[in-house]
Amino acid sequence: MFKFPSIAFIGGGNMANALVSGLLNQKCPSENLHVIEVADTLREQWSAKNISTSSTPDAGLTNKKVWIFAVKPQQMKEVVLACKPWLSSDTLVISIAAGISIGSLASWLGSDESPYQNVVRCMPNTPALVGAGVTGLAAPLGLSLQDRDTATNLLSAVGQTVWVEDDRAIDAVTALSGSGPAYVFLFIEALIQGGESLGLTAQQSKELALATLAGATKLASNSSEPPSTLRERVTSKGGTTAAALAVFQDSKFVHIVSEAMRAADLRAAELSKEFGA
Ligand SMILES: NC(=O)C1=CN([C@@H]2O[C@H](COP(=O)(O)OP(=O)(O)OC[C@H]3O[C@@H](n4cnc5c(N)ncnc54)[C@H](OP(=O)(O)O)[C@@H]3O)[C@@H](O)[C@H]2O)C=CC1
Ligand SMILES: O=C(O)[C@@H]1CCC=N1
Repeated sequence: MFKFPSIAFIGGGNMANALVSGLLNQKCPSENLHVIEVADTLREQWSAKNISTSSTPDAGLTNKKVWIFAVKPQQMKEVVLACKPWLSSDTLVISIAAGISIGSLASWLGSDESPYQNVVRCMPNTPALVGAGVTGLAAPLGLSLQDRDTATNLLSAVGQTVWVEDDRAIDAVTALSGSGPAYVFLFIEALIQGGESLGLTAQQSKELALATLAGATKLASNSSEPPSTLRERVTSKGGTTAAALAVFQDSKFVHIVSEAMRAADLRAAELSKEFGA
């Protein structure tokens, strides 16, 4: 069985909250966890959950085997450099920051000549809060198998994990599953509004919309057939679905989704340039 290491979270906001909830659900002892967070109100919330917390890194944290950086990309360099004195040469560093490359992390934690190797860059998503997240992970070639397994086990506490080759692939993961929940929520909002405009109540619309998404997702997951076949099966000739899909097609729905993802991917690359090494 996986033995949970001692972990320091740097940044105790939304995503740290999701990850810690998942770890606790998987029976990670709360004594193994520590959260460094600047905001007083958030630190109070962590204390209320029996998680030790502090506002800055200090010598008391040198025994933490894994450090998970969960601050905004804009804050990463400063925060990583502030934590560096307290890391050991074998500390596993995991970053969830959008756009911050493995190369940046490795050179901040080591040097340009001797980049730090025990780094995992990953991209979880907010359904982690309910144990239904998915996380893409990437690492330098020098990462040990043991550290790779540790990262997989930790992120598995909040959902599925998918290893990808490199930074560019993590930017693509960010554009798909990292930001993806927001696209889905927007679609849910649109379905609810559409239902209301056709005379359903808000409650009826919400129930129908959520059950439709959950049902269609389950069907697509359990089916050996591609989503396109499942779509065709809903679409009776000359029927209601065909009428609706024609509107989607006229409005270039697939193109819009693809362009939106391209914008997210591009933004990740910009963040890398703006806030990376
Ligand atoms: N939200 C999402 O869906 C996802 C986010 N991410 C990534 O996760 C990271 C965190 O995102 P999220 O949790 O949403 O952000 P939040 O803003 O909710 O959390 C970050 C927290 O870190 C605090 N902080 C800032 N500086 C420090 C510091 N020096 N030491 C300790 N704490 C500090 C922030 O305080 P303050 O606000 O006062 O600065 C804030 O409370 C980002 O890099 C994002 O790209 C990854 C996947 C999904
Ligand atoms: O919007 C963002 O930048 C972060 C990364 C993925 C989801 N939220």
